Amino acid sequence: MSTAEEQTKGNPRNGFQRFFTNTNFSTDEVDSIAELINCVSCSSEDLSSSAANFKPTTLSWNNLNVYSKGSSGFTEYFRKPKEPVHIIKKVSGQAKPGNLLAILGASGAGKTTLLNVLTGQNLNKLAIEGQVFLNNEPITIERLSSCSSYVQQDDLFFGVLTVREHLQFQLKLRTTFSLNSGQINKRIDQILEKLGLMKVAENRIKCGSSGQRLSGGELKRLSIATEILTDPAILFCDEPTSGLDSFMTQTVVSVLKSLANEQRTIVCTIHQPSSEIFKMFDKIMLLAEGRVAFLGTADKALDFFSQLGFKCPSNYNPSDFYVQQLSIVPGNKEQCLSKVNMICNSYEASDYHRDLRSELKIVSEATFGGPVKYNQYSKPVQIEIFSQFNLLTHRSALINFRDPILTTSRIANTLFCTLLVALAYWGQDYNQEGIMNINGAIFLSIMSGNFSGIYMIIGAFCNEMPIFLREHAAGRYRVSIYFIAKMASDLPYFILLPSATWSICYYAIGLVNDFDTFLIGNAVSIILVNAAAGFGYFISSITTSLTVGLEVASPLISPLSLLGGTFVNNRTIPKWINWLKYFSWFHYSNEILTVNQWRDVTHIDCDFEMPVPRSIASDLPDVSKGTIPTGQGCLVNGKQVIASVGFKESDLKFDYWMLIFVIVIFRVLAYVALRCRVKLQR
Ligand SMILES: Nc1ncnc2c1ncn2[C@@H]1O[C@H](COP(=O)(O)OP(=O)(O)OP(=O)(O)O)[C@@H](O)[C@H]1O
Repeated sequence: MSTAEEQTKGNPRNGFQRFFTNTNFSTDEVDSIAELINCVSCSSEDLSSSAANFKPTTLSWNNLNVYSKGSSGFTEYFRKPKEPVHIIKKVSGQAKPGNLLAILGASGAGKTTLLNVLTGQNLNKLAIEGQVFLNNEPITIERLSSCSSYVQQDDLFFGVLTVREHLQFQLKLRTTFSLNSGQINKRIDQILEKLGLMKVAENRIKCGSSGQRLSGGELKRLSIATEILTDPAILFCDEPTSGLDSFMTQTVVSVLKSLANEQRTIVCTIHQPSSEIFKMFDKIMLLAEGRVAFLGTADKALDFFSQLGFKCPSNYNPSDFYVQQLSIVPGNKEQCLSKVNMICNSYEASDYHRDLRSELKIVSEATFGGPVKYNQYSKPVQIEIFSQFNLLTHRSALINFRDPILTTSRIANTLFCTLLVALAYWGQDYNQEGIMNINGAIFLSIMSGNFSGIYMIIGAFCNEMPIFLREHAAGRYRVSIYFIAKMASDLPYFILLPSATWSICYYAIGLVNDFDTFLIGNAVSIILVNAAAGFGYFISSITTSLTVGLEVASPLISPLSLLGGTFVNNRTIPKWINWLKYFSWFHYSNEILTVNQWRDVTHIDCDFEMPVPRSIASDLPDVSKGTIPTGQGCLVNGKQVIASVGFKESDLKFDYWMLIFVIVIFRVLAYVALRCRVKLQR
């Protein structure tokens, strides 16, 4: 009986196996079913009990070859075709339950690429050959995600959540059965206790305003806590100690070691571990130029290198020694490459490799084998979509509410702009000066609503994009549900804020005193800000960072606002740019609000002499001494005002439809862009 089988014997999951072996299922099918239901269907009692509830799992990989894909498709017409790079070369290995396996090597040796292949992440630019097995079963994304978790290098969190809230969200998102709050908190307490995070459980992860935040080591332990919430049998960690001091590094590796001692399989890549840390690894895998230079225990590595004539001095850090031996030193490339090849060839001819190959042979002969197939399998098991929606909306709403940039500044910005408009245009009279002022006030309120809508979305959405991409890559939820939840949690702001703005401005400026006019203006303000928000979603979805988002948005908004009907009179827009106004939601909302304001105004005072430019004065019959006399040449009713700015009442229906269209189209485009992004990243 293999070690893994022995360890499995005492495991509660064996109940499933006994059940299935009493039916007509084959042993392999039973194993595979047990694996699939490994963490997905373990009962709520299992998960909240302190005992580990996973089936110990051996991860094996055989003859892996990984190539970068050469340039293809559209780009190849413009660029010189790139030759595929052979990144990982015939790499085989095994990680067993109870072992902490560290993958070491110089920069560029292929550590991250190997980890990506084993975790099924970021594979879109790679072509993979070879086999990967989980307990003698060829790997699939479903099987892998049901029994493993991946602690990535960057610790990405929503800083305004507390440690407990973050873990509660992640646990609910990852368990398909329902847990009551007592069970959730019990499970979280166990994990916090295990990782020494109990004292920061109620702290916010990072709170900008108070300066409170978790330390680097606590953040890394929180990342590990997040990934072991559902008791995975395999834990992958990419550079778990990068950026940490030696004490923090020791703490984090001790945590990994204790997880391995619970019969988990731990695989990590690591840079320059100290001698103390190095001793904690059960096995090391040395990579050089995409090949395996050694796989086995640290003691055996010393023997192996000594036999080749590379003896590690006793006062030397062994990991530094190996990395040095396997590095390609600039200026001495040929010699270093031949040394690396000699070491890798010697390893391939050694008993260490022969033993590994015979174990892998048993694995591959026991199964139907085949190349690594990540993409053709369905997605990992997820919780049902309504629960996804509830959780994501709740988290987003909490973040919106707590984040001072999202709430305080949203409200303060809106209030400031509103007060500015209200005070600057206070109590307008219906005379010739008032026409210009009222039209200006309407357009200014449109502009401020737009900018706050667009920049608030870009600011928030771009910042949370990396978290979304990571959570989606791990198969936690659907893009559509995430996006709908995001919009739903933003919606209250995009109803209340424009509504408040319009109400204040309406009464302060003294717009037409009619309830219908007020309501229509209010509705249009809300629609307008939502159209602008749609544009913000779209820009955030196509750009890679907040800075790029802001850089892209500004030049696109300028021409659209220019054609809104206030900066350039609608009747005098040059033909070559006139078509652009059909994309301008500024134009549609300005036309509706202007018509809404003026159409029922029957009298506008005209009590001054209107100056006329000298160039046209001689052509006008009523001009005397350069002016049109009082009461003539004025706009005397609302319909004339509407006509003077080039708007038409008959266009209103079209304007409403176009505003709705803008709201929908930018959201659809944003959704498509998000889907493309997650596809590209896969
Ligand atoms: N998609 C790709 N296309 C071309 N070359 C690639 C691609 N991905 C990785 N490489 C190359 O493969 C080699 C291994 O990269 P990898 O990131 O796996 O190394 P690493 O050992 O993790 O390095 P580091 O420790 O510096 O992170 C590098 O030379 C890298 O430039």
